[in-house]
Amino acid sequence: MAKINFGGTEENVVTREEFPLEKAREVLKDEVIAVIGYGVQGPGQALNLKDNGFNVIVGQRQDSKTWDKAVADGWEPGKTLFPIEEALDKGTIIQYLLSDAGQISVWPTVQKYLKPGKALYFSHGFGATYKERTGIIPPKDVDVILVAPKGSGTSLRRMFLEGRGLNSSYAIFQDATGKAKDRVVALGIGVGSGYLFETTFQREVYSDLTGERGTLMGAIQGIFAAQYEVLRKNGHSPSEAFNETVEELTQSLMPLVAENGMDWMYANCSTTAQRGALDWWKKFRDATLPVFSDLYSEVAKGNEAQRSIDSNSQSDYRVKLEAELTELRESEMWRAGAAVRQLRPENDKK
Ligand SMILES: NC(=O)C1=CN([C@@H]2O[C@H](COP(=O)(O)OP(=O)(O)OC[C@H]3O[C@@H](n4cnc5c(N)ncnc54)[C@H](O)[C@@H]3O)[C@@H](O)[C@H]2O)C=CC1
Ligand SMILES: CC(=O)[C@](C)(O)C(=O)O
Ligand SMILES: [Mg+2]
Ligand SMILES: [Mg+2]
Repeated sequence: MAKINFGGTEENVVTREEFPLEKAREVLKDEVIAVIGYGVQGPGQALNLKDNGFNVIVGQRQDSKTWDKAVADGWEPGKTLFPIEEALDKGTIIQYLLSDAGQISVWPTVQKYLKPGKALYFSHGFGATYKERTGIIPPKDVDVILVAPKGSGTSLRRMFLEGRGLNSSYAIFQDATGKAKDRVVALGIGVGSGYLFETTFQREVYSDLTGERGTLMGAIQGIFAAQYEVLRKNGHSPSEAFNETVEELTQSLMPLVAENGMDWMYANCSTTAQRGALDWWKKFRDATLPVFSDLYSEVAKGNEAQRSIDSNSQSDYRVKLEAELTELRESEMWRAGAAVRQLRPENDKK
């Protein structure tokens, strides 16, 4: 464990330096890691583990598009790719990476294969935290652990291939074998994390649901839509409104924030921009703070979890989600965005 000072608060974290890949391989050398589900996190984690030299198999519904995707990614039916029940049987570590709603419906099957000493691994605190709503109550004699990569499985894989790492949180819900800590940290390193920070299942799910509904996905789209609308209402062209709302942010300014922080991005803009940004950011904070407080409380009460269970458990949830995504894609702002992306010089020939 390394003690790192994060803005004045010391936290224990695990880095790849103190827990190198060789140590992770040693810890997990006798384990069969069964990755159940091959949606977004499944491929990222399974492929990274495989490339890092772990013994990993994939469990996925047969006759599904994602089974075909797993085959295309190099998983071999009968050798490293199995129907879900077979993989559950073979695995000593069950990485439960079905969608959170899918985890509820397949849970009775999973339970049958949780023999004493196995480990049940999640990438979200959802199922175990909201157990009254999900029915996911693991038996006492298995380890229950979590590694939650803080980003899309697509990024987890891409960053791994670039020699980078996506940070993850880790948590232990239940240590039945005395090996839970070593197992979870080794898996966190194995899936290609940057550094690992400690959390609990409940803190992971509360912060994650807040983040994705908030600044990461929900709030960002809301702020984009509001500014775009004001610019358009005042006679600005779609090209101008999109560039001034989204393109400049993703292409120019956020990479500067990522590299060296907000003040540095500000310092690389005009003094005119800096004056205005320093004056206006607090107004935006004050305007949105009540919304964020409401959001956190809805998450903590379990209402957000229930809403997602109810909608994502319906048999036609994919069709309905796709219809809502299409509406977003076909809004003027994002159609303008498609045209702008096409005009990026690097996309010239595509
Ligand atoms: N998408 C992401 O990048 C992230 C996901 N997570 C967590 O990781 C876990 C997996 O999430 P995703 O990869 O997004 O899942 P997903 O929505 O892509 O679904 C994964 C797989 O579940 C299967 N599935 C769904 N319902 C099923 C059912 N009833 N029976 C059998 N198979 C079923 C699908 O065929 C798919 O292959 C979740 O707990 C999620 O919260 C955590 C961090 C980021
Ligand atoms: C990518 C991620 O970590 C999210 C947004 O929390 C999720 O996909 O659930
Ligand atoms: Mg997340
Ligand atoms: Mg999430």
